[in-house]
Amino acid sequence: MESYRSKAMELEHLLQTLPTVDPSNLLRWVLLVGSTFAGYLVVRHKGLWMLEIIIHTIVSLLNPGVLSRGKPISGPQWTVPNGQVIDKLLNGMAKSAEWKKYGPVYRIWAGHHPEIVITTPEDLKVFHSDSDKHGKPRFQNLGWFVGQVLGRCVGLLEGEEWKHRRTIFEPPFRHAASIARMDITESEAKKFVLNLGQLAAAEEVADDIGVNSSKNTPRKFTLHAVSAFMKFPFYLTAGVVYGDMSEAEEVELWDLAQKHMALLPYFVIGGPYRVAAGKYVDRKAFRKLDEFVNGWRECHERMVATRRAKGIRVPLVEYWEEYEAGKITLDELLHTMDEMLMANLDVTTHVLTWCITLIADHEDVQRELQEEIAANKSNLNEYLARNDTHLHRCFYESLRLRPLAVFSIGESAPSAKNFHGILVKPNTMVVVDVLAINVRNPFWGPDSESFNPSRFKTIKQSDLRYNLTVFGFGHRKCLGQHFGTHLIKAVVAHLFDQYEVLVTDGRKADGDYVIHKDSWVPMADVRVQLSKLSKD
Ligand code: HEM
Repeated sequence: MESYRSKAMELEHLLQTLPTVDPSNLLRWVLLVGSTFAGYLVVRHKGLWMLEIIIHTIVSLLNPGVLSRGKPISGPQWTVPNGQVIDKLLNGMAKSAEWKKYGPVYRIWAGHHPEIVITTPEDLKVFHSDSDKHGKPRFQNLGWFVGQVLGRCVGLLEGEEWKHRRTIFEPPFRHAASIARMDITESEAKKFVLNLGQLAAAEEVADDIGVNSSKNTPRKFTLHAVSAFMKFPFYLTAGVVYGDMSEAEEVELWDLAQKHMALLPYFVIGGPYRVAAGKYVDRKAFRKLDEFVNGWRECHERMVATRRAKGIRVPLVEYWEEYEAGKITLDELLHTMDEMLMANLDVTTHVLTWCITLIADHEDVQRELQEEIAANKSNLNEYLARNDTHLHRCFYESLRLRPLAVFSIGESAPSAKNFHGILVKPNTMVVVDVLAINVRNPFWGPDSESFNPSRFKTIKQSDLRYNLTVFGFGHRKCLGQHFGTHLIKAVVAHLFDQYEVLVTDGRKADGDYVIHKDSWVPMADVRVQLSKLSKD
């Protein structure tokens, strides 16, 4: 692994850094070539850690991300293979705690790109004073491989292009559209929860201790939360854009989801995966990429054709017409579908399973929720749409404590930003430490780490603006926020209406939860026990 890592690093350095240097700047060239050669000699004789120091020095000289007339910035040293990308994306919780020693504003690296981390509501406000003009760095500073799958998705576009594409993709997810779909969302959630017993049977009902005499459904069973709840948000979201799907389409979509998951490691490793020429280094990985990209395109071509043949107009067909009319590109269409479904698969599973886990682990919260649901059974759709309920507060509290990304998706401002005296250069990527805002922030008081949904009862919405981040900031809010909220609350409501839920497995010695290993978001790797509530 070490030799692979250094190989990846060297390649990244040579292939990626060189072409971006301005050839007119002789000093930079001399520095780069000299340091690269010195790096080669040192790595042969002194090992990796010296090489990291050298790379750190080079990238800091090439682009420190801050202006020299402001205060100096600190931060972790550049590390092999890709700066802090792996730590930031896959180990965010631990790194957020570790890196706070660098102060309220610090710098990390994504390949050779500097990224500035801000941690306070004050700096968040400064950064978002011109959020309508913010840009998104190309491919989120992750490189070419990611770009082939998501590079042109609406979430990574900027300026007028972003505004235009957003108006095309947004209609089925607007608030009114999501409310209009509430009947479907609610009834599908109900059906899904009623089938959980069958799912458990398929997953080996290890501790089934009773059988419902009328339907032969286990009254008590355990489930692996991530595996059990993953498909529901996936297929429900797919239904919004594709309409009714055949069984074969569902199978194909799930198969593509597995292929997409297998690409994840290459999104973050860097090195050869940052450039198209990387295919000469790892042909197998690039073949996997081609297989997914082609499969994804063909699957959409087929779905459009079958719907058109039946005369069915679903959002996919409308998006396709925009593509045929030349208003969007095929990549923009397919990458945005990927963002909504594939990249989002882990996101919605994360949100749903944390909400269930945290409610299950707080008996009083669970009891209050069950009482509230029982009192609203006759007007469930209206109840799910409200945001002044205990259910909604549970949802928000779980998003507060367990954000899907500890370090937010980065943005850049067109002007220099002054964060605590540190002057960040225009167009430099800024990311927010979401845990610093949502949890460590003094705004949340001494019990900020506890799961206490009732805290939202007394907080004014306007006070949350820079003290809580759940669906993004400023102008770049989540496109699926209304629908996502409704679908999560619908499953949670039906689950706790039917079952007493208990977390039985997935805790570490320190009481915290085990985190799922195969995902790019920190999902709880827990098992939950569901015991049917007896209803008279
Ligand atoms: C309930 C769970 C969800 C949460 C917590 C969530 C959260 C987020 C966050 C934090 C962002 C980043 C905003 C930024 O750029 O700063 C985002 C963007 C986005 N989300 Fe979601 N999301 C959820 C569900 C969904 C669903 C169900 C969809 C399906 C349509 C979706 C589609 C998108 C898209 C397309 C973007 C990019 C928006 C843009 O930049 O215009 N999300 N989401």
